[in-house]
Amino acid sequence: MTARIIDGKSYAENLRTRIAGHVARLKAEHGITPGLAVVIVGHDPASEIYVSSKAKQTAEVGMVSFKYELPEDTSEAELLELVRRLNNDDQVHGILVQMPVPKQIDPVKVIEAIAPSKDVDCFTPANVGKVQIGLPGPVSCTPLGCLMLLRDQLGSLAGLHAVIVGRSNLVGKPMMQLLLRENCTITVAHSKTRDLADVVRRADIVVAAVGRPEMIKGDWIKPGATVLDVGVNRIPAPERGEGKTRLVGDVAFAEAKEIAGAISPVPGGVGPMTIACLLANTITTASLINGLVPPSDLTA
Ligand SMILES: NC(=O)C1=CN([C@@H]2O[C@H](COP(=O)(O)OP(=O)(O)OC[C@H]3O[C@@H](n4cnc5c(N)ncnc54)[C@H](OP(=O)(O)O)[C@@H]3O)[C@@H](O)[C@H]2O)C=CC1
Ligand SMILES: Nc1nc(=O)c2c([nH]1)NC[C@@H]1CN(c3ccc(C(=O)N[C@@H](CCC(=O)O)C(=O)O)cc3)C=[N+]21
Repeated sequence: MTARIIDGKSYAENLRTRIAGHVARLKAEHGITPGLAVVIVGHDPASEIYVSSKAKQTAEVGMVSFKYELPEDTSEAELLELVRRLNNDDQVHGILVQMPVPKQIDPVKVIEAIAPSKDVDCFTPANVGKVQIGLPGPVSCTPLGCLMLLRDQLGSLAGLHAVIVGRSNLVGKPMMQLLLRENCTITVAHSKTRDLADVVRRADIVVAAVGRPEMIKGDWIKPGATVLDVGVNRIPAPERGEGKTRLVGDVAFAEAKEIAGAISPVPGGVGPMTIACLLANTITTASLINGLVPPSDLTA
């Protein structure tokens, strides 16, 4: 039997409708218009697509979008100065600095400069700590989106064995925290993991966040497992014409969908959820900055 396809694109559309409702309420009842500032340094073409769809979706839900495109040779001091200005701007409730930044800039300094109250990526130590002990605040966007999709597919996750492949601060580690909170049993695999195929075969839930095209094969998947593919890899697609490319995930989708119970595609799976969760986090920070309780349907 072939797997159910997890339609992150339509789940994200639905989530944005709910977000628009919360924006309207914040405006009408409290006079607050949530504002999101996105900063991109340099000209990574993939990041540029991602940044413009964020700006468009931010406006569509009724929030204000501030976009800063800085040249590739921007100094660390200039970027830190912009972040400080955004920290002090009352119209801005969320700040996202697109990673990676060019090599003359230390990403740790950038993260440390962002006011935790406006840290919609959940990169700062204060917010990472809050997630760990279950306090309200922004939650890493991609793991939050994955959690929403998993709850929608499976209901309770209690007792399920989740294997997370990848241990980045952006995806793998916060995913581990959220799934632990859901009472999953967790295995986190990485580049030093031995017998990765056998580890993945034990998973009721697989979250693939590696960045290697179609590395996770169909026969690594336990029959009926739920598979979330976070990887976004651009590979050559000569069948589409010379110089053309296409996007694939970290999971060999065609094989895995014959074995999994449910699987998210790339594109149209986890990616759209990441952007919707960024907007959800902006509602959360705008609420907390103004002393309001954030909506419970937008967080972990
Ligand atoms: N859809 C979305 O919304 C998003 C997609 N992404 C995509 O997800 C992917 C992962 O992103 P990110 O977490 O930032 O990536 P990183 O490069 O920061 O981390 C990759 C992780 O994969 C592990 N890894 C690398 N090679 C192997 C291997 N052969 N076997 C097992 N583990 C391995 C690394 O292990 P080690 O720690 O040992 O080096 C590391 O922990 C990328 O394709 C990225 O583009 C990222 C964010 C959002
Ligand atoms: N500070 C910071 N925060 C991030 O969250 C962050 C970042 N930097 N740097 C880069 C990664 C990557 N990332 C993606 C988000 C959405 C899609 C997405 O929407 N993808 C579409 C396809 C888009 C396309 O066609 O190119 C999809 O999967 O359907 C992809 C990748 C967020 N990241």
